[in-house]
Amino acid sequence: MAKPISIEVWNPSGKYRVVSTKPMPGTRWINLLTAQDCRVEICTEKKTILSVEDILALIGDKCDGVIGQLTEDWGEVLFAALKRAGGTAFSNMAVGYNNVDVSAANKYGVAVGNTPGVLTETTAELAAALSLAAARRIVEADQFMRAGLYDGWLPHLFVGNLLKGQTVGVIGAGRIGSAYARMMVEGFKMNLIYYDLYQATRLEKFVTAYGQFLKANGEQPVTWKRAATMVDVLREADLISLHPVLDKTTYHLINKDSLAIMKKEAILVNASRGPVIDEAALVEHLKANPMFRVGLDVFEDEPYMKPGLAELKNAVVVPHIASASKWTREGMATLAALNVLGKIKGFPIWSDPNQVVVFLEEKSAPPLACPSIVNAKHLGLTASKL
Ligand SMILES: NC(=O)C1=CN([C@@H]2O[C@H](COP(=O)(O)OP(=O)(O)OC[C@H]3O[C@@H](n4cnc5c(N)ncnc54)[C@H](O)[C@@H]3O)[C@@H](O)[C@H]2O)C=CC1
Ligand SMILES: O=C(O)C(=O)CO
Repeated sequence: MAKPISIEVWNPSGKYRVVSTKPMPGTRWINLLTAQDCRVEICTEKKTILSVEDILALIGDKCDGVIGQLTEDWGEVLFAALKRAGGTAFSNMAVGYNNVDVSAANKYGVAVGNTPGVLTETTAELAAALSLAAARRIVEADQFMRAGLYDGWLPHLFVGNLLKGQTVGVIGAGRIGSAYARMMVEGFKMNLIYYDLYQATRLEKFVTAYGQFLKANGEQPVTWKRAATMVDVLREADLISLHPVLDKTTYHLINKDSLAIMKKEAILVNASRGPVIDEAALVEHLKANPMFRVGLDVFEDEPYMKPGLAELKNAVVVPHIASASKWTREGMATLAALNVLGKIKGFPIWSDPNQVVVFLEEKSAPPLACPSIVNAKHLGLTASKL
């Protein structure tokens, strides 16, 4: 039996019991739930990652829906417990849901929500920040200054890579990958090569139009290429950023062999999921190739780093903060709450999970719909006509 867990309760007399496994930013998500007759229970336990046992204790005997986090293991045990407690709804407060066993949720008839769109630009901006930090050795130079080592300008001091005119490679050109590509092409006039299972038509049109604009203004036009294989991206790009989903096709996509194909002075950025890179192989590659640099937001065994990574000057590392802007985190909380609320109330599923901004307008009531349910089709949930 798990020990009692500390919780904060809102609207104790609410008819529907909704549990959030973590306090989430903002209060709009709480207000939206309590206004629709929900009793909201927020776990305030001082423990970063809740175990399955902790969450079982939170679900208890009666629970209509749960808002959970990407650090939690949502599988057979939890979905069975949620179903026993009368629950029909779960939402990750994240767009990625590789921590969720969707087949188990299907088996117990539980809807699985995620939070697309609201974090696209914020995450792409962090990938851009890591790209620049790695290219221009910002962290190394900052540490050098703070250590009092700067004793005057020198021609060789912290020389890095110029991005302009070089090639940016994007692996996984979905929402975030495409937003990142646009930032690097438009902001730094980089040429684009991308690899995805699907064609990124809008991205291609954007780069074509921007290239024409540059040409019309007497500047070197930017170009794009959709690579037939990931190997083409690895071979040609000077800077590569990873933005695919994590599944069995992308697990260790970057490994010893793929690293060996990349340019010796390339930059690799990962703000997708840690296991997309074989991190032990990356550490060896960074040691052997001091001019190869990485910017990492995610790690294979979070919260840990593989031995040796922390000591390497050619790695910039940050703790999974790519979606951490105030607007985005509050919006993620709102979308997750509305996914759970919508399923409890029997609302339809929003017609386009890429267009969710309408749910985030502070001044107006959100549509009566679930913003994004990944197993809606499987559960036979109806789509909104709104
Ligand atoms: N570091 C962080 O804080 C954040 C990380 N993420 C991660 O980023 C991922 C992508 O998010 P979105 O762009 O919103 O999703 P998305 O679904 O729009 O894009 C993912 C893209 O990956 C592509 N893809 C799938 N398998 C592939 C493969 N084998 N090779 C190449 N491409 C492949 C898909 O076709 C799709 O275009 C999320 O699943 C999540 O894991 C998302 C937000 C924040
Ligand atoms: O949304 C996600 O998938 C994250 O990793 C956190 O924003």
